[in-house]
Amino acid sequence: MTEQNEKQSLVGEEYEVEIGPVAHGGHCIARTADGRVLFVRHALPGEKVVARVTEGESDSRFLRADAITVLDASKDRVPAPCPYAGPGKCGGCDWQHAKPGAQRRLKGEVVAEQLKRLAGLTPEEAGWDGTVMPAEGDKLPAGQVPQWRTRVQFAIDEDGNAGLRKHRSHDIELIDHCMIAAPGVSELGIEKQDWPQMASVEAIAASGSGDRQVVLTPRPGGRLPLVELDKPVSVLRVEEKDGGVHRVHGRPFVRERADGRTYRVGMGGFWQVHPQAADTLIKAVMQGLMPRKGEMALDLYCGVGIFAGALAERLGDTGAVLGIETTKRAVEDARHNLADFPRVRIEQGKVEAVLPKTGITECDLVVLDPPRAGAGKQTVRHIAGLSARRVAYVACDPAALARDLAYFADNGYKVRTLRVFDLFPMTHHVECVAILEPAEKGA
Ligand SMILES: C[S@@+](CC[C@H](N)C(=O)[O-])C[C@H]1O[C@@H](n2cnc3c(N)ncnc32)[C@H](O)[C@@H]1O
Repeated sequence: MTEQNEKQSLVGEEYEVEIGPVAHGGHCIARTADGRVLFVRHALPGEKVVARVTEGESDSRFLRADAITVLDASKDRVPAPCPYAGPGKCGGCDWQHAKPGAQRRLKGEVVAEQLKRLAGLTPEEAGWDGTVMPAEGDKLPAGQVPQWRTRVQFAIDEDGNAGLRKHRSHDIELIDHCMIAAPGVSELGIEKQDWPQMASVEAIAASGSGDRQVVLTPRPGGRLPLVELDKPVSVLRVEEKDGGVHRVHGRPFVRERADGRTYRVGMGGFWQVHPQAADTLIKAVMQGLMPRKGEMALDLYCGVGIFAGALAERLGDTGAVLGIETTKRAVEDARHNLADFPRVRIEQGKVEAVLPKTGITECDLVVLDPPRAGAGKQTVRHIAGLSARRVAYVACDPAALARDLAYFADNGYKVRTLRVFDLFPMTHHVECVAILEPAEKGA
């Protein structure tokens, strides 16, 4: 018998287990009687469930599983309001089965665990009271599902039907409505139409302006459909060869609002998905940095320029802001959006390559808002070398944040405050804003 034959798939095996703590990624940890670790979705800490294996082999110490039967339910459990949520169904929402308060508590536990394990920090040491706050002004009557997704990427099956991807799968859960989609997205009715020859259709409903956009990605060789939408909507197409985005009709951008300004976001550029996210984060960053007139600031990974704009507003005519962003289109948008600030400059390129070449050796304030991977050791070292009096780190991945906070500590910066926001209700995702300052003030 070959080694390969000895290894068997455990998919479909069932284990009765007690559910332990929540882990980074939205699943909970459980242990089987034979000493394996299960990462269980659709469960809550303290429950007893039957978990069915979804990934893993006979020689794996770690297996993925779904709770298919709840034997002893947590008091935090509710029936999932969405008919497409549950084992083997849509992969979009992890925690439809948890009360909103419990979702935030679980997110807080994950942040606390990552801080401890990767940065050696307790919540007190990070200046965090342990709470996870909803987005600014996000007040919902109990029992209602928040309709927060202003951008939804629908996957299209071979027959042209729209749905959402299943968890860790290319398979599609066909849907006729996404409960967490913003009203402007639902109004486009993407799920109700046929999309022959398309691979995916993204629907965007800008929250500040009412602009609507549909981004079509055809299958290889697929022709564009006639888009029949009874709303004024711009349509973009993603090029098969190079992933470039082209205008089909309407404006090649949507207009968003943040901190009282209008921002143009073109051709698939980054914008926070929750309608209150940009304002929530700007407020937390500005409260943490307390910019003063005449200061010099950096906005790293600046996208279309929201923090650069908010800083420029507060630093006045004698202040200056340098933004760095890798995506050419976002750089064009940032330059357009901030054209009324003569002392704002936006450089195009990767932060790790551009920042060392700027010749900047000192600045007063830094905002960094990197993608999920975080900034990394070299970039953190470079930022710490600029002797900023405060640094604001905006993070969508608490593990990457904690790793980078440890690098900041190695380079003489300590966390002064941490705030944690639930900008992605019903999912395990969470957003953090850490404010750092030199460990020895004046050093
Ligand atoms: C989380 S978004 C933040 C954008 C902006 N701060 C906002 O909130 O709208 C991260 C941005 O970093 C850009 N990016 C990713 N890797 C980068 C890198 N190595 N250097 C510079 N920008 C990068 C992405 O294109 C994206 O616009």
